[in-house]
Amino acid sequence: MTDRALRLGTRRSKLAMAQSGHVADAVRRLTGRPVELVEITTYGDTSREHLAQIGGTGVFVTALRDALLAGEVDFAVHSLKDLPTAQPENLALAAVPKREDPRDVLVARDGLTFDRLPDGARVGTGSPRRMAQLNAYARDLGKRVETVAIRGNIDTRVGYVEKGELDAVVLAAAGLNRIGRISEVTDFLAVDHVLPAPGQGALAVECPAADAGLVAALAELDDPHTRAAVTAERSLLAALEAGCSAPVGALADLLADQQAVEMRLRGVVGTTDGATLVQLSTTGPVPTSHGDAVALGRELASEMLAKGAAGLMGERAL
Ligand SMILES: NCc1[nH]cc(CCC(=O)O)c1CC(=O)O
Repeated sequence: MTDRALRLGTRRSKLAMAQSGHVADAVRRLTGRPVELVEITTYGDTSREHLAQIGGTGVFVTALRDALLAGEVDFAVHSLKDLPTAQPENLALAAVPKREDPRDVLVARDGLTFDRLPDGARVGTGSPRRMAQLNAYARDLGKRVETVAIRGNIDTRVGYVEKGELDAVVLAAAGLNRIGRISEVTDFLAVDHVLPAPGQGALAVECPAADAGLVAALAELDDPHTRAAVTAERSLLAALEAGCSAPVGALADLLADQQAVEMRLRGVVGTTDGATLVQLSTTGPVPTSHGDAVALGRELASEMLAKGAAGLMGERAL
């Protein structure tokens, strides 16, 4: 490696810039090399269509990957939950830094929590996973909410509540935190009620697989526990043959008792109306290899498929 600045390709959104800036600082610190941000526009940033209608997984990711493969930038940072589950062979997932809060949160008018939302409240989200679980959660509380399909960046989505067009919106805690708006959260949704998207709250640092020196340097940012957890979550998603717009939630975490530390993987799939959910968990030794983490996800997927999960995933959003 030379000492020229490393070029970090990034989307222009506030969230992407915050995430890239954070990783750029860490890379400067760990490698002592200068890092410059190179802005790249992606189709997902310019399209006004609903994500689920664009249909493909990874609309935010493709342009960054094209720039990596064209040698226009040296590495890129993605929200891990936006990455398709299949990793291209010519690109290395060089680091998965320590994950922050994986939960979904509510930003509601008047400081309302989910259990205090009035019957029939209008709750904005473009995600079939969130719709399915919010509708089921409301039903458990003896009421209904009207889930309203919205999209746009975080500021746009919170704006629906600020302008009084919706009672609440649901977003990822991690995104709000990274753009400095976490104080506006009115309810952190317990993962017992709403499981996050596989990989939510984690970042993916990617570079060309052929650049072995850079792969090794970026690996300094890797957090092995986060990597094992998100690998298990994404393996579940892949084994359910679901795309990023499918109503699949998953979260792996560590469970400690007197005897040992184990990894628990929870998963959910459901119809967007929340009428039917398949929600299961499995627990096993903390994975010590990529293959072990993949196996944990596959094991839970086969249990969920045996309980009818496949029949719930034909739906395409909204
Ligand atoms: N779907 C868009 C997206 N991709 C990553 C995040 C937030 C950051 C993260 O989950 O890591 C968001 C916004 C949201 O879901 O509220």
